[in-house]
Amino acid sequence: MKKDIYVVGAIIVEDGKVLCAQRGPDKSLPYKWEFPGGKIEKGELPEDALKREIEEEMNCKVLVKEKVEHTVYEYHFGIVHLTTFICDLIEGYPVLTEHIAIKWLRNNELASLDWAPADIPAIEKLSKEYTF
Ligand SMILES: Nc1nc2c([nH]c(=O)n2[C@H]2C[C@H](O)[C@@H](COP(=O)(O)OP(=O)(O)OP(=O)(O)O)O2)c(=O)[nH]1
Repeated sequence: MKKDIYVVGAIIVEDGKVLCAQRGPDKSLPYKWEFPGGKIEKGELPEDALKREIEEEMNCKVLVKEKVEHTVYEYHFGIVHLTTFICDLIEGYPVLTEHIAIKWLRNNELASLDWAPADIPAIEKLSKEYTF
């Protein structure tokens, strides 16, 4: 049985652009693009996990707003249950710590990156249904 991994991702929108982050070479899914975030801890609400992860990883604070997409994707290392939320920056500005690159893209540019497979449904939804 593969392990279930519950993950939250932040779609941080600022000035009509979305923050995209690139995973490093030594991680699972090397060099793939993702939304900053991480694993939900036991007993934690998804929104609280997301605020915590963004503070740890990007050194800034976000307001978690509406849910965009929930995807279940089976990787070789486990089954990722990814939930993404629109977020506003409320304190500080995202900085590179764990990722090797970040980009701010308009939603019609998002599909140009090589995203982690679990993120594709969210990317499609953002491109089709959202205007920032
Ligand atoms: N943070 C984040 N993780 C994602 C996204 N899409 C996606 O498939 N994932 C996967 C990558 C990881 O396997 C898992 C998130 O765990 P994590 O953020 O703690 O990743 P990590 O590399 O530090 O952990 P690990 O896999 O090395 O144990 O979910 C996404 O958009 N954001």
